[in-house]
Amino acid sequence: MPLKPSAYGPAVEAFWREPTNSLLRSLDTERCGLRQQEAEKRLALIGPNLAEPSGTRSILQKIVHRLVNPLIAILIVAAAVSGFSGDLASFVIITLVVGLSLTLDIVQEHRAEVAAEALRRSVAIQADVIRDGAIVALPVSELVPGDVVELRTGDLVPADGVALMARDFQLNEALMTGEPFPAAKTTEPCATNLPAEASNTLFAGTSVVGGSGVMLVVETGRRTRFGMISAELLANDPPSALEQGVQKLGLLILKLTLFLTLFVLLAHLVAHRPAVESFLFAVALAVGLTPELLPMVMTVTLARGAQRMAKRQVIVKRLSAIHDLGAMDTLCVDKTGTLTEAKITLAAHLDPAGRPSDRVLELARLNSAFQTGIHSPLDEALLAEDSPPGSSAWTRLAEIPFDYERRCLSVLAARDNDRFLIVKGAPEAIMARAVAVEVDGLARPLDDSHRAQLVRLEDDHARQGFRLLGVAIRTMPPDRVNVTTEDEAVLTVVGFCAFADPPKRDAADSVRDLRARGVGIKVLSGDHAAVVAHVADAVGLPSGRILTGGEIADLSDRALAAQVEDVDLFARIDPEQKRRIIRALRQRGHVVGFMGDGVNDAPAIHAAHVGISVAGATEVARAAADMILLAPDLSVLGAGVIEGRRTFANISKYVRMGTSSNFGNMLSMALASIVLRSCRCCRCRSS
Ligand SMILES: Nc1ncnc2c1ncn2[C@@H]1O[C@H](COP(=O)(O)OP(=O)(O)OP(=O)(O)O)[C@@H](O)[C@H]1O
Ligand SMILES: [Mg+2]
Repeated sequence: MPLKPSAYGPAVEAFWREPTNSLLRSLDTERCGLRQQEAEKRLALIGPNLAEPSGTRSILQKIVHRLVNPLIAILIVAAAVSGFSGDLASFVIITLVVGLSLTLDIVQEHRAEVAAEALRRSVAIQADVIRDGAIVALPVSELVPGDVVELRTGDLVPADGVALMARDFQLNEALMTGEPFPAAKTTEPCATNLPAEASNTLFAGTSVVGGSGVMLVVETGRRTRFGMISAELLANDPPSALEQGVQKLGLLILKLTLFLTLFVLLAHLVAHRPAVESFLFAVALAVGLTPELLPMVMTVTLARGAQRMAKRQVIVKRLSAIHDLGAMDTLCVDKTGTLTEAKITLAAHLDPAGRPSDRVLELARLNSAFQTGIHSPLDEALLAEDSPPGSSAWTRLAEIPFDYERRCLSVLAARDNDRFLIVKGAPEAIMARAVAVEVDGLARPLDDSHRAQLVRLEDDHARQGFRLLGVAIRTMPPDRVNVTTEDEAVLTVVGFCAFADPPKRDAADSVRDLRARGVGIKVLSGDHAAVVAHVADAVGLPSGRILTGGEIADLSDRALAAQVEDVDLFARIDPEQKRRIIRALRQRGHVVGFMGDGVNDAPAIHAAHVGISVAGATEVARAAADMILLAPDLSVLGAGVIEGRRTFANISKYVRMGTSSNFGNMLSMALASIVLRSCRCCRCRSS
């Protein structure tokens, strides 16, 4: 295959087809990674591993960016006209004013950027890289082709590359392929030309949802597939509400200026004044009208806002998000970890008849202990229980990681010569895959009366706010060493685990505070409707109408947009539906915030005007967020809204004060120039 040199040189297009050893050779690296010195050399040569072009522009770019601003453009035209017409004094003065304003602006922006960058760095995503033979945690921006990186569940894949080691390695590639189910990764090179089919390839921006692996970095930065997409996305990124407002204001001032200048010019010409002098006067008026310090006022005010938020333990990754937070009128939140403490405890383990059962605990705990995927608080609650006697006789063989479509998690486990698939998950997901139920140690067919009994058991617990997980088992052939989602069928329900998850102490106060400030709250949860209603009740949200994922699946985007206004609680919704709800709200003209912590929340965080995440969230959620709360304290949201509004108020104060007084002054100057001159002429003529 012809090699296509990358910026670094040795990497190849369709690199997944290369045998691993030849790829290692062409990247001039080894399985034990690069030497630090060599990595630094490569970093200097090819630049940082950033998918988006670096947020900080060069000085020249900054100047050009400002020159295209209509407000500055007016001044430059004025300077040019003065210069050409020989009015040197005006030319020098205007050029000086523009130069001073630009310098001040750029210096202030630079300072603000340095401060914001330091804050951003404190929440930067890191990768475990092997350098000089040892594992070090480095910011992903420092990765170079040839690096060897260790990946675990919940990690974001930091660059494009191939798997050198894979252990039940499952990736969510929805970002690349739109496929919500996890894709299993192996170390074997593939013959395919299509990246989506390359089972040994890991793409930047996808996330690990199960198992672990080691990756060889082949392409970094904008040469990754994600880098190419994100450059495109960035180009098509709609301007934020603040940017739109400032653009509109600039155009309005431009129109006013044109109008006033033309008006004055015309009036002067009608009065037979010298044309050049009149024109210069009109241009001077235009200069007086422009609020030339606006760009600087905006950057500095937003940066100050970010620093004040940092004191409250909120890291602002995108400055204009502060304004969006102030403008936000709807905040959507995930339930666990945002409204609740996420300190989940196991409250009961019951057989299908509702009696305490140690077998249920033993199987559920084995499932949690053997899975290597994302450790949810539910798994942690199970692992916090003492392991029942006999657990040590089990060994782990394989697993099917949890995903939000199936809503269940399976492990293949062996005891003596027997193999079992142990499944736990949302009760509906378990029952949909079950054909039998274990009663007093005996498997019975899962008939309608048993189903009704199980549903009643779940509803009773959910109404009291307990989350329920179903537990089921299936005997597998003794030679089975691997399992797929197709094996999650003909299960036997063993029972349920009930979990308690109390609401955060300050949740009710924060919800009241936000609502008093005109911010409506909606809960978007993957949990059972009755549990969502219970938590909503506890934090003081109306728990009236609930829309479920099943119902949303049948709604078109337009029908959903018509419903989202009146519904505050959404239950059993999957990640894509979370995003659809955010989009529907945006379409209805709302400024929407979304706060969440899981892999499943990332699409919605991204889709919202203000994406908010928390310190303990998964990398994927933190990477998608505009703001990260470092303290588990919801009251900062109310404070953030005030901060956003104050920032906006400061900017509009400057604009209003600046433009209204400028406009008043210039208008009176214009009128005076016409009227006074006319009077003088009259007097001259009469004398
Ligand atoms: N580790 C797990 N093992 C088995 N089932 C799980 C696991 N984690 C979650 N589930 C099931 O999937 C459902 C949805 O997951 P989860 O509650 O995390 O979604 P969510 O949208 O983040 O909800 P929340 O609003 O509560 O944070 C859960 O109610 C539970 O039934
Ligand atoms: Mg969650």
